[in-house]
Amino acid sequence: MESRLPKPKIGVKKETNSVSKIVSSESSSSLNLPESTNSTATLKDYGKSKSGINLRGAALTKENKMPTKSTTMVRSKTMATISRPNTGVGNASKVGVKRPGTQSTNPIETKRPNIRPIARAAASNNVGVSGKSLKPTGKTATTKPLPTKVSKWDWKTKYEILHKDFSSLKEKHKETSEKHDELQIIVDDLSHNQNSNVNKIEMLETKNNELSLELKKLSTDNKDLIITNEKLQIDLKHLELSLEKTSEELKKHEKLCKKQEKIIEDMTIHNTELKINLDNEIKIKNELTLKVNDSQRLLHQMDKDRRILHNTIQEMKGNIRVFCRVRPKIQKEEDKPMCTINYIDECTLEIARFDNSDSSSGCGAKARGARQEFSFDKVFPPTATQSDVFEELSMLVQSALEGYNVCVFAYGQTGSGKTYTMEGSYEPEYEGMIPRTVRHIFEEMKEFQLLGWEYKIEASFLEIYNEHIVDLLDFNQKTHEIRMVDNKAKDLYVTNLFVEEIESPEELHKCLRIAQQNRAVAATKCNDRSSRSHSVARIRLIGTHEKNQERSVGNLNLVDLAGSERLKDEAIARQTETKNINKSLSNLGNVILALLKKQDHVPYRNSKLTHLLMPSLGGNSKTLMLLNISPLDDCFNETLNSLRFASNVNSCKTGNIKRSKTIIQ
Ligand SMILES: Nc1ncnc2c1ncn2[C@@H]1O[C@H](COP(=O)(O)OP(=O)(O)OP(=O)(O)O)[C@@H](O)[C@H]1O
Repeated sequence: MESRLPKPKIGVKKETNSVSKIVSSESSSSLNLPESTNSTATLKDYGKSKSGINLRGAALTKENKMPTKSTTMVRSKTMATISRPNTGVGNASKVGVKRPGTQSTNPIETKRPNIRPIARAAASNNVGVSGKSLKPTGKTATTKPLPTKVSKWDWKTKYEILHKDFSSLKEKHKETSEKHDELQIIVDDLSHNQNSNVNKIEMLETKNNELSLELKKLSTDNKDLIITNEKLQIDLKHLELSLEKTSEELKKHEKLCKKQEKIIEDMTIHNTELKINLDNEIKIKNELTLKVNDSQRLLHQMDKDRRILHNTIQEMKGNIRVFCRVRPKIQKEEDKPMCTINYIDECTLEIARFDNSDSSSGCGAKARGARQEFSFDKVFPPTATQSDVFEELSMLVQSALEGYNVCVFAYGQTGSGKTYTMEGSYEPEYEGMIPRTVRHIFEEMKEFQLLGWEYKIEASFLEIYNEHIVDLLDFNQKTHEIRMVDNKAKDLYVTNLFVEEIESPEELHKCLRIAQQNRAVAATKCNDRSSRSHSVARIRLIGTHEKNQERSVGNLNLVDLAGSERLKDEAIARQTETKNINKSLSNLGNVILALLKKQDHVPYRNSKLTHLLMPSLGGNSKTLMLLNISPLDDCFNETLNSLRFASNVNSCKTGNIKRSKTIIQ
């Protein structure tokens, strides 16, 4: 049967060096302490053991403390009464605990505690704490046995018994003290060992913790390394694949390289041959360069000669030249009679009025009155095309590129074909002199570039309307005056005029179209869209020859004069306009007459037109007058006037003209 008493615990207080007491007899018997306590494992085993010493933070509790006197408890054989020792030392009186269902028959037994002498109990145990057998006390053996029954009044026997008990207890106490001392020594040793072990344990625990942390870290590192390793494995696979590919490509490239090496070898051989050829060609080139230089010198000389010849021819032809162009009948004039014009040769025409008097007799039309003959530098019949006219004019454009001043003006009665000749229409076939001149300039420039000339082109467009200069490229109204470039030069310029720098024929055509749109036009009796102003297209050609350090400036004036008109034919609203037009045209006639008569004073400044054309008419300019005449019989008188006027101009000779050429400083 298991004891219902609480199981004893043995503990060692960590703080105190002295272990108080060892309590249980059971435990004392099993207190088989090891000789050495250095091993942690051994200590742990002790901690685990029920009957062992709890070394970790152990402390002997109060109930576990060994009593200072003998506290051995002995169970009654009868199990009827449990006797417990009283806390008092040497107190023999014991308190009986009655168990239900048990009754004592002996009155003495009820008074006497059922306690066996401790000496006997101790002797029966007879085992020390250290496992050594305890020596039996000799006194107990020699003592005379006491009577078991004592009468009430036998105080002496009672005393002897008590004395004996006391002596026994005393002896027991002494033994116990000895045991206690022995145990104390062992406990001290244990305590000492425990402290050192505790320190070691702490150290080991710290180290263990550190190692655990390190282990954790290492395990984390290990995981990372595993992941990295996996990635590296994947990368390795990729790299292996790419290595395979690269190896394949390398093989291909190696093959290619071999091929190319062969090609290079061939090419090196070819190169050597080429070098030899090149050397030969360099020699030839040098020889050719020398020849080219000679040729260029010759060409330059020839160019000079050509210019001189060209100029001589121009001079021989006259610096004021006149072309006469007879326009064809247009659709709306089909029913109208025409003058009789005979083209005697390419420079002469004969004109007479149309005589219709005998037509009824069936003899056909014939010239009425005297036939008049006029000779010019060139006569263009109605069949002549724009291209035919420009062919004759193109030489003058070349002169402008060479640095001469050139003036081309279309003169004639209103509706005679001046604007058609100068501007024409947009179709290339019907393009007039101005657009053709522009194209020709750019074509000629290329030729001149081969000779080393570079050109800058400036263009301005103006009209003289009612004796006022109007800028056809600028919408802002400004005052424009005609001024001399300087006292020496006979060239003129117009103030506040918008000058456009031209880079291509398209740009020049664009300017021309703007000017055409801005020009003052009105319907006259002879023309639905009559130009009521004198329009002037001024193109300035500035050429530079770097090598020869030469610079040339040529001015090209392309003038479309307003048509002369009889005042009586005009509407009143247009009379001032017509007066101004006629005035300026008659002034033009006066200037030409003065030049013919070689008068000292030439009235250039009487009108804006003659003032502006002054350098072209009497100065340093090659002038071409394009006389336009209408074939209509109605216009006969005006045509005759124009022919006479043009004829006068044709006989007008200006002095030797000079090319504007300067040496660049
Ligand atoms: N050579 C030609 N071939 C065909 N048609 C022509 C020719 N010359 C002129 N014409 C036509 O005659 C008409 C009048 O010509 P244009 O307007 O050029 O005369 P103009 O002298 O400029 O007149 P204005 O002085 O009044 O301006 C136009 O319809 C034009 O197309």
